[in-house]
Parts: sequence; structure tokens; C-alpha cells
Amino acid sequence: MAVKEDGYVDRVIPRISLKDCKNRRQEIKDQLFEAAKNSGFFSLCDQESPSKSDIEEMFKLSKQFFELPEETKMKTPHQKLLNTGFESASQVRPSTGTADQKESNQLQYHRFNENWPAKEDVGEEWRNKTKEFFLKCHNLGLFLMELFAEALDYPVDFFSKAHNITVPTAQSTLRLLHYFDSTGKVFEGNYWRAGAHTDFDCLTLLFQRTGDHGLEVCPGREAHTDFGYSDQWTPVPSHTGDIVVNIGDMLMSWSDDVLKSNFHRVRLPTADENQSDRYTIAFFNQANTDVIIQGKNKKYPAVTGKQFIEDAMRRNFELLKKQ
Ligand SMILES: O=C(O)CCC(=O)C(=O)O
Ligand SMILES: [Fe+2]
Repeated sequence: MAVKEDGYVDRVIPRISLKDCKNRRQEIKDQLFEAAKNSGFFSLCDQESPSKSDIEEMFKLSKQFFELPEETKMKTPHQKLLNTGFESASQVRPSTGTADQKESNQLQYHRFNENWPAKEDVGEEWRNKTKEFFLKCHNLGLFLMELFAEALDYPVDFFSKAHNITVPTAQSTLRLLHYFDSTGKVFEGNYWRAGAHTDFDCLTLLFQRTGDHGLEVCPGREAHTDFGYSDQWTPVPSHTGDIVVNIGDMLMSWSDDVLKSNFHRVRLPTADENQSDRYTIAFFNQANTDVIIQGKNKKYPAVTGKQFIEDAMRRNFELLKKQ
């Protein structure tokens, strides 16, 4: 694979249309399975829901939240083990050892009355519309997981039934992300908007805005237990309305490493690029804490959804300690 002068590798990030998805189930399934086995990163377009206007609206709501005073945002602070709440310039990836240049808020459906921004701070409409957007992402995630289950010869609901967002054991998360404006700033050291990492979940849906570049992927990971960074990175295009999908470690393990969870990162823009704010929205489909995760070939020991996430966090933490 040829590395270009700028250090990047040209790879096609498959773009799969979901148009008329009920009548094109087999065709879409084949395309998704190929993309998930080979690169684990692809984008979706023409989906009915969430529609482009739903996505544009969610970006407006997200911006509205991040424009609130710091102390208001901090009313629901991040709780690491629960994967919920607001944090700012605090997530450190083992690949960098420095804090990501971003703020984010992670929301879970069943914590609507517990750890979401309050009505008096964001308004009732913000809360209800964000909740609706959550549901739309969840439903699309279930549809994709059904197709993956069929492609892998599991019962159709094998993965999807493990994602129940309404009960206290739920782990799926909507993450609003805001990468800071870096115009004129000089960073000394290894700083990133988001350092290289894989996602812990089953399936991530990522919404980007046209022109907000910086996301890069590094395919080629063989086992979900490997760190293995390489320098063969490929930029992922950004289009408002499209959905970038990547397989996470949980589904890689659960498919006995057939579907690939790959490293990705978001770099800081250079001085001759657009250095203004970058907004993205990620939806992490993550199996409930009490679900047993093990593929049919039993490549890895059976673990619960809770244990899986804790093990992944511990591996990250141990790697950080070694630095
Ligand atoms: O914002 C992005 O483009 C990527 C975000 C991401 O990878 C994550 O939050 O896990
Ligand atoms: Fe990620």
C-alpha cells in the first residue's frame, strides 16, 4: 500500500446508500458486511432516519449546549464508570498522554431525569428533541446490527436484543462533541483534538459537518486485544447528513474478530487550514451490562457487557501507566 508524500495512504472509505432499505435488505447487508470485515469504517447516506434535517437540528442543539457557561455545563459532570456527563479538556488517550482538545457531554436514555442538562438551563424542547434524536440513532443501530447478525449466521436479533436502552443496565450513549477553536494557538507537545483510539462499543454512528475535517482512520488491526498503531492513516471525508459508521471492540470480540474495530483520531488543524470550532455527534451502541459477550467460535472468554467495558478501560489505564 503506497504511502504518499504527505504521509497518508489512499484508501476507499465505502459509502453505502440506505435508500429504500426495506426492499434492498440483501444488497445493503452484503455491502455492510464487506465494509465491516475489511476496513471496519464506512459511511452511510440516503437514510430515512435520522434525516439530514434531524442531524442539522441536533447540531444546533449541541452548539446551544456548549455555549452555556462552564458552571452550568458542569452541573452534570462526567462519571467515568457510568460513561455519562460533561467533561472538558480532560480525556487522555494512552496513544498521546495528553488531554484531547475538546469538550463533550455523554447522555444515556435511561438517565433522562438524572444526568441530562436541566429544563431551566436548556429548555424542555432541547431535552425532548435530543431524546428523539437518541431514539432515531438507536433504531438505526438496531437495524445495522440485525444485518450483521444475519451476515454472521446468528439469529437476526442476536446483537440488537442485547441493546435495551430503557432499563438501568443500558450502556448506549449519545455523545455531543465540541473541539475548541485553535486559531493562532501553538501547541508544544503531542496534542490532538482526539488521540488515536478504538471505540469500546459495538457500533458507533458519527455525524460530521461538511468542512469539519480532521478525522483519520488506520485500518489493519487483527485482534481486538491488540493496540498496534501504525502510521498508515487515511483521512475520512466529512459531509453533513452522512453517517460515518465504525465497528467497536465489543462487536469485534463478539464476532471472533471477523468485524474490525480500528484506530481513529482527530488531528489539530494546521495554521493554513480552518482552525475554527469543530462539532461532531457520536452515538455508541453498547450492549447492556448484564449481557454475555462471546462469539460462537469462543475465541475469547465469555464476559458481561459491564466487564467488557471495565477490562477495556483497565487495558487503557495500564498502557497509560507504562508511559
Ligand atoms: O469527533 C470525531 O470525529 C471522532 C470522535 C470519536 O472518535 C469518539 O468520540 O470516539
Ligand atoms: Fe472514537
